[in-house]
Amino acid sequence: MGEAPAFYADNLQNGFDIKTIKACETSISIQCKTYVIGSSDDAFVVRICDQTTGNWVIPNILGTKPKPGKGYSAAALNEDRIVMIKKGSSSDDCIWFLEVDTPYVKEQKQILGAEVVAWSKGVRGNAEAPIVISGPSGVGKGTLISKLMEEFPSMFGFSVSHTTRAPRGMEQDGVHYHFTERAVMEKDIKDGKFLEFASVHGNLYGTSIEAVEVVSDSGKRCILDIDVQGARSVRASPLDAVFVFICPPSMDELEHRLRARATESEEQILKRLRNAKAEIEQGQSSGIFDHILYNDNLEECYQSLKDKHSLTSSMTNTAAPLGINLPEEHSVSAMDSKIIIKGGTAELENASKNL
Ligand SMILES: Nc1nc2c(ncn2[C@@H]2O[C@H](COP(=O)(O)OP(=O)(O)O)[C@@H](O)[C@H]2O)c(=O)[nH]1
Ligand SMILES: Nc1ncnc2c1ncn2[C@@H]1O[C@H](COP(=O)(O)OP(=O)(O)O)[C@@H](O)[C@H]1O
Repeated sequence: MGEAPAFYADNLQNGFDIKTIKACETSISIQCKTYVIGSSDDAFVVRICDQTTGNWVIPNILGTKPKPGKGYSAAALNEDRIVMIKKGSSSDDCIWFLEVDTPYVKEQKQILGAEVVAWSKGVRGNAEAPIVISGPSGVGKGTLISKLMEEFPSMFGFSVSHTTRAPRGMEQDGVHYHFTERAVMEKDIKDGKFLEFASVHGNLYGTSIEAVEVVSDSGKRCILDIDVQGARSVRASPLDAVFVFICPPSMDELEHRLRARATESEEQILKRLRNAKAEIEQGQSSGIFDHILYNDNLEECYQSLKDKHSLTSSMTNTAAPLGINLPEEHSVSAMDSKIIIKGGTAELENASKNL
């Protein structure tokens, strides 16, 4: 259980020099490690004490960090993460998780050969539903997905599709696509291994059931980059997903992006542009998509994808409270899968009920 304010850095034992941190800190023990989370002027800092050796480590911190603040409480959840609740913050900034031993963090520890923790932002509502992203070739789907995965590495995982098209220069088998022979893919489709498949721009593309399972088994939210036909199939399947269609600001701009990307032959570019018109029409009028975004300015579209029109709003219960105004005197604890905030004010009781 963590209390806010907890204790000051100067109170820490074990000879670890963290006196430079001015603001208060809170500490949480999970298994044989104590995680000390402190807020300096410009960031949250994390230190780990191994209780068996008494050694302190500064971990690699992945994910987007919460903005620093002084009022916050923390509690251990499921032995693999710490939930942190920030005082007086907006609803999309009040709950954060510091993952300390989740499958993602374990994997990163192995890759980096070092201690790792990862921040992820808490969301309320349907945070598990996969996200289907569709749009014409060159509109920026891949760019937006990369940004999302970069900012929230522990939250989102990409469903790696199969395709019969040839790899582009930088594309890696098993990372961007599973590049495969048509005969093999056709057999696997017959054998029921695919959730959906479609013929797009003259090649076969499909999402295997395994591709989606790999992501959900890792505890992440699955992102699918698939065409409109594929989106229609997923819509008709039992998979509950959020559907986002990305439109270009104009056909001229789409052509410009496709040519500037310089990954396709002239013949392929013309084919993709021809197909784009029908895709945009279907994307806008088929009723398949929950959200239609225009990718004119990349940053604005990315922001919309995250916040306003699609991901967070579809994940957020609109009846949820606007932030949680935690007073200085309160405590947070976790029991089963409930987070309990104790404080005493009516406002706090309401906030706690809504959590
Ligand atoms: N139905 C379906 N479409 C896919 C799948 N993977 C990719 N696509 C779509 O296939 C189209 C072509 O993809 P790609 O060759 O990578 O070119 P890009 O659109 O220019 O990035 C895009 O519309 C993708 O969304 C899949 O697994 N299933
Ligand atoms: N908003 C934007 N403004 C300008 N260029 C963009 C924008 N979004 C993406 N791009 C560029 O357009 C090209 C196509 O984007 P990409 O993500 O590959 O599209 P898709 O995956 O939909 O085929 C890339 O070179 C990318 O850098």
